[in-house]
Amino acid sequence: MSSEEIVIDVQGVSKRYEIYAKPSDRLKQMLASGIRRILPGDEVRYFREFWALHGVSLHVRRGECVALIGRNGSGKSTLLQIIAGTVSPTEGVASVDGRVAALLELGSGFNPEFTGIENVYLNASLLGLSREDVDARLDDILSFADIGDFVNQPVKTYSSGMTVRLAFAVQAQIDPDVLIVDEALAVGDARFQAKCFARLKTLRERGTSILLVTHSTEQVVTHCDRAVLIDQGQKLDDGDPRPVVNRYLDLLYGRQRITPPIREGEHAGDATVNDQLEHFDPQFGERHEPMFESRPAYNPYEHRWGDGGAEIMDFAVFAGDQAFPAVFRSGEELALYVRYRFRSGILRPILGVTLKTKEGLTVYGTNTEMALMDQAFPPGEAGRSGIALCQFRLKCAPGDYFLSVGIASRDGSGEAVPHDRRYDSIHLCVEPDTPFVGLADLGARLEFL
Ligand SMILES: Nc1ncnc2c1ncn2[C@@H]1O[C@H](COP(=O)(O)OP(=O)(O)OP(=O)(O)O)[C@@H](O)[C@H]1O
Repeated sequence: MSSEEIVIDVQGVSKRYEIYAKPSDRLKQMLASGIRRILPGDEVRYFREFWALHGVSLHVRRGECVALIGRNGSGKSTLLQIIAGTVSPTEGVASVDGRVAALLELGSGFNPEFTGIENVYLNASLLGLSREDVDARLDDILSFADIGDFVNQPVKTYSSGMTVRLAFAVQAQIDPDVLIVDEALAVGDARFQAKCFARLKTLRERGTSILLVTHSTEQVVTHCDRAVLIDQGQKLDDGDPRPVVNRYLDLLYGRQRITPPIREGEHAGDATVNDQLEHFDPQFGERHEPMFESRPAYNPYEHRWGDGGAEIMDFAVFAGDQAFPAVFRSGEELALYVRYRFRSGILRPILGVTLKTKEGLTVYGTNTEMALMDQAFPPGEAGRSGIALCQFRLKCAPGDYFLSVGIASRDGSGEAVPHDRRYDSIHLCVEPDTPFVGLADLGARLEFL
């Protein structure tokens, strides 16, 4: 078999569902269709059509790991089900070469009344394995699932995590030619996920092709050779994971990313801070209109408030000389430029920046009052504008983060007065560099003395 051999071949697949407003409409439709077969006449419809997929084509080669990504309801599961053969397409064809193992829904193929071990035999026989084959692999399957004595209990007593452990163990230990996983790994804990990805790597090395649905952009860039973006039932993109993930994030956060071309003769890291801005937008400091909302990485779901005494007008984020990179590498230096303007006189303005996880946990926050800045934030005069530059290393774990930026001051009693706070207004995606566990890279050094 050549490594270029196509094992999943999807050609022009569409799927139409019939949506009935009420159950009685389904019955009426059946009767009307029956009558029409005997007495041909005009077609009467008691349903509305919904096309979950429109003309999707996709190829997966032997040993490839491909991620299917897309927003909720975009058609990913429908496509996986068609490839796995559990749903038939309305139009087009999907063919798979070899033995297919699929983790489509929690405990698929499991009988809740049977014990874990009984289900292993049942599941494996559905996948074409003989009893002897299963006997030979049972220890590996049980040790991979690692759910102890629960294997002798009925599956209906399992937690969702235990069910997926056992289901994955069966599917992954039978050496399938094609393995299809629909978000199942999201249910397992982090250690189990890591074990699953290690197993997926071994399977790929042996030639198994993997098609994976996940909402984790880190899993896509870390483990997949390719990503396919599905939106509203259509294939929008197919290729190298990073740009496809970037396009997916654009869809999620509603903005197009623009990466300015690098000037000839320049290399990342050569640029001075002013070159960065000059390069990105020569008028960054001179514009009078707010540009914040038009920038890539802007999060339209930001939370903004303040009395309007100052305004945060614009921002730009850089890694080296790359503006608004699709993803930052963990540990990479980030430069954040913020253009602001005072609308009224503010004696001692305070500029603050906070980095939070997508769950809202603060990773780091500082402001011009807390930090010993090289330069003080000059007093705000009405009409004056300026640019602040904040640089720091993103020594945090892979994942999605949000930056908040704000300008405040203190009133006579020391209370903070927010002038313009833009919480969670900038979205950053961080991908792994040196592996570690946890939220922050503390840069441990390990020595043997
Ligand atoms: N049996 C069905 N009958 C009618 N509509 C369906 C059926 N199954 C799926 N759909 C619809 O088809 C669309 C695509 O669903 P699908 O489950 O494939 O999306 P998805 O990308 O996997 O979403 P998610 O990320 O939320 O799991 C959705 O709008 C869904 O409501």
